[in-house]
Amino acid sequence: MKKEVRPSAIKGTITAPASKSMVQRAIAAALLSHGKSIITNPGNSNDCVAAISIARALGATVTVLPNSLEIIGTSGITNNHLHCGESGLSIRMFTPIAASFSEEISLMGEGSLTIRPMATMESPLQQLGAYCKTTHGLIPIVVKGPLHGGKAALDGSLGSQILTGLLMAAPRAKEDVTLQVKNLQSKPYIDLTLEVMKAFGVSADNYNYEEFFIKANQKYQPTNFNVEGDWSGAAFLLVAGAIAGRIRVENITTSSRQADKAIMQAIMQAGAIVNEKSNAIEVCHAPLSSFSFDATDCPDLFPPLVTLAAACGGVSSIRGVGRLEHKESNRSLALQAEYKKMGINIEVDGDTMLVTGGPISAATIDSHNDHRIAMATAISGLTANGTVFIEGAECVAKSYPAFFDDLNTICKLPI
Ligand SMILES: O=C(O)C1=C[C@@H](OP(=O)(O)O)[C@@H](O)[C@H](O)C1
Ligand SMILES: C=C(OP(=O)(O)O)C(=O)O
Repeated sequence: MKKEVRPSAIKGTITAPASKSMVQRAIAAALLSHGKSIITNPGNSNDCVAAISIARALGATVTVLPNSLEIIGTSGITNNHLHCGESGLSIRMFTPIAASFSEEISLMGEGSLTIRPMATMESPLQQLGAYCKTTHGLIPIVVKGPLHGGKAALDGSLGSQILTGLLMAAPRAKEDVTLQVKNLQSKPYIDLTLEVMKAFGVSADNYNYEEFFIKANQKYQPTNFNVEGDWSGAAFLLVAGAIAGRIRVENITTSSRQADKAIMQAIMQAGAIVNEKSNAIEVCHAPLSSFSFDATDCPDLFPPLVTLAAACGGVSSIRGVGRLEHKESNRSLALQAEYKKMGINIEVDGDTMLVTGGPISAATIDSHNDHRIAMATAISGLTANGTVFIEGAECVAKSYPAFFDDLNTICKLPI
């Protein structure tokens, strides 16, 4: 699907979509609980839909209601083949969870997930007594539990998602679990995991993100859980306000544990006017100058940060490029290629991306089937000298299906 974005000032209010990070965790926790959980504001992202299908296969009864999910926890597996769509979190979180059941289960996916690395999942699960085999480091993955427990060491340098899965599965092990983690990246996502686990009545002790201790025989408790608005999707809207007018984004708060609330620091450093309200953020355009930001622990912010940097005077620097290779696209290369078409020079120096702000040229963009590339370039289109076309725009459904509809409601032509 091709979408077009015409140069436009923006003005208006948008409710942030549901956090797909949070809803996938909540679905997993509800699956593992004995009884009925209600999850409100689940959204309808593709990643949420994938998690629902996995929970059903693992034996949960999931009823999709207008703005909630009713989930009755598992009473036994109904399908040994789990389809994870394109969700990196779902496959990495549900692999350890599947390995806590005693039947053989396979996990697969599609699109970008077919080339994302899975190898580091094998060793920690084997150390905990389960069987886990990837296909030469990729999907499909086959697991067979149960999880016995004990000690497992893992490398967190590629990201936090496997640790999230191990933490969520560990309370189901027969014995206590100790997880020793080296070089953990994306730490705030682990805070989110621990928060959701706590809401469902289980806990893990965190020793400086290097060691986690999870007591055996803890039971997930059914819960009524509200999913927060998504800071990752909201980041694009807030940047739109900073570069092209004014916006109010509702259903987000800075008290959240979501990593991507850090977008606020970059927007303020660039010079936009920011007002924090209760449960909403307002951003208004002002002359913008270059900023410097470390996105190592919030890698999903790179695309909206590049959108912001492209609209700032001077050269902005964003650290953490190494975290971008294995997302839905190789995001560093995709950002360089697509922003070049719009006249913006991006250079990479080691782990740092240097973005030289300047006028945005009309262009036809390839989304690389990456929702964050589609959304970042669409927002840049607001300040272009002509229409920006986004090819493959349907990929926004992975996290924010209503993105283009929402954008339309706030465009007030001409800029
Ligand atoms: O746990 C999560 O919800 C996520 C963790 C991050 O991945 P890494 O931990 O691999 O960096 C992030 O990029 C991804 O979009 C969602
Ligand atoms: C990388 C992402 O998600 P996941 O890893 O869960 O597919 C993302 O949403 O940008």
